[in-house]
Amino acid sequence: MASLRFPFLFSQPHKTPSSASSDASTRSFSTVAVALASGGSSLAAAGAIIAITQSPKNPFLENAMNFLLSNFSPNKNHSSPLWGSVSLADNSAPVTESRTGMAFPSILKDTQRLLGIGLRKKAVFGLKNIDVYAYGVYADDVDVKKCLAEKHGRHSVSELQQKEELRNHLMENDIRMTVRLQIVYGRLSINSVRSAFEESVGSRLHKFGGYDNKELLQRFTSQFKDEIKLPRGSIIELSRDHDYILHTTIDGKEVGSIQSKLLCRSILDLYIGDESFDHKANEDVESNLASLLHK
Ligand SMILES: CCCCCCCCCCCC(=O)O
Repeated sequence: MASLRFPFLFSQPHKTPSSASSDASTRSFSTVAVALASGGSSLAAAGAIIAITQSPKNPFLENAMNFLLSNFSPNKNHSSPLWGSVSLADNSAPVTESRTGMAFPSILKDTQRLLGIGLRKKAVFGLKNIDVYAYGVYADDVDVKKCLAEKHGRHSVSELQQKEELRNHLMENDIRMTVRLQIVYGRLSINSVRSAFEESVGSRLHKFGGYDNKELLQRFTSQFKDEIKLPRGSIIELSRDHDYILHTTIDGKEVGSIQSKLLCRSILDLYIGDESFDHKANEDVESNLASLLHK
């Protein structure tokens, strides 16, 4: 059963809520508590839904909703949060990307911890924005502490949470990391993946390398061979190992590895750089890194 102690937080608001909104959430939560006390679990869940709809960004209510759904729903085997962007329930419960329903393990490769989740959207023919994939950003606990604690460890958690510098150091240093892409769009062709990477990684190679990196880009994109199929739910992992080796894995099978600090930096920039695909992932990573450094 999911615990209510949350060591990691996802997308908590930076500002302290005003007293008016705190009052509103206290009132809303009482609705849930009363319903629960009267023994009606579906009534409680309904109350929580109404309360959250009225204060959709309130993390307290989100946690309450997840608690109710995981403890009082007919299927008590839910292991992941079901509502909104919430914190990790404990060190092993998966975390769900709320807009797509994609669940991410909270630990990868035994030592890499989930720090943030984002969503990659893309406009098709300049019109409709489609959800292409959800992504999770992971970093190795020990490497993070070793590389970042000396410089940032003396700052308090609240000071650190404002620091985008922390995120930049994560990308720059020799810290093992993984970006896990979980495909949402069911009609993705490998051609479109190759050309999207050409465009997005190409622009970052240019930004950080400042010279023509066609050969490096070609080595990376050629890993995505024509015969690869990517139905909804497929998983692409881009993992930076020590000495800046980038391993690319599709559905658990390694399709190539390339040693390049520039390539690793460029890939990470897509997901947690200043102009990342989803700024929510940046915020998650900043606040969870800050907590990790103070554990
Ligand atoms: C019709 C949808 C086309 C979208 C293709 C994106 C495929 C994934 C590419 C990964 C790199 C990126 O997100 O830029």
